[in-house]
Amino acid sequence: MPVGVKICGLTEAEGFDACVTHGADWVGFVFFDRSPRFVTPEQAAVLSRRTVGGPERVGLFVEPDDASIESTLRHVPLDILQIYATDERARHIRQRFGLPVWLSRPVATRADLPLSCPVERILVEPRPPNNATRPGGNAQRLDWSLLKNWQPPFDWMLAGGLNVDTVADAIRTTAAPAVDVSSGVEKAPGIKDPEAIARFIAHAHSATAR
Ligand SMILES: O=C(O)c1ccccc1N[C@@H]1O[C@H](COP(=O)(O)O)[C@@H](O)[C@H]1O
Repeated sequence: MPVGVKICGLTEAEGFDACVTHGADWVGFVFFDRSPRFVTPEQAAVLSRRTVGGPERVGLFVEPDDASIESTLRHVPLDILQIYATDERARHIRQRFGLPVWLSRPVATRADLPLSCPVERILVEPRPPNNATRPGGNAQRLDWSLLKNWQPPFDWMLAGGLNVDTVADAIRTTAAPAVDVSSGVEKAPGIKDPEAIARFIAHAHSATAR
């Protein structure tokens, strides 16, 4: 089965269309206003309507309250909610909105690797730097060797500092079933590079996990 690919932080039509054309499995909209990739629900809806079907739409929320998710969903239909929150909040959100939830887990040491998944999928990401203004999307790479021989009995995805040149190696080293990228396929903060999106997806699909 080919590795799943999520392109996160779409803000404009060219990037969104490249994800559709080149077969991304998921596109992410960042509803966190301290990100250079922030979009309003209305902007996400306009992008999403550029195609029927295509990649599943993932909404990214950082410690959201129920009201903000609810008002976002009124504007843009989302297939998946990607959440930065506690396990308890993630379970609640899944129950409350009836959508699959992906939960971010910051990892700095092997002891940080989760043993179980309270929702549909865990996103394994590097722990953000102390001075970071956001919990992800920092182009910061995880030490992939921490994930060697880690074979969790739940769905997961590798994120953090991936790019066209590193994604195949990352998949071979970690056996990640899916990968997520934002900064690594941008030509400027918040603006995607369609050519990099095409190459990232091709390189991910060509990689054979260990
Ligand atoms: O992309 C953002 O700006 C962002 C903001 C807040 C939380 C998470 C964010 N991005 C997520 O982090 C991964 C990795 O990003 P990168 O490739 O290292 O830039 C990204 O795919 C998003 O899921």
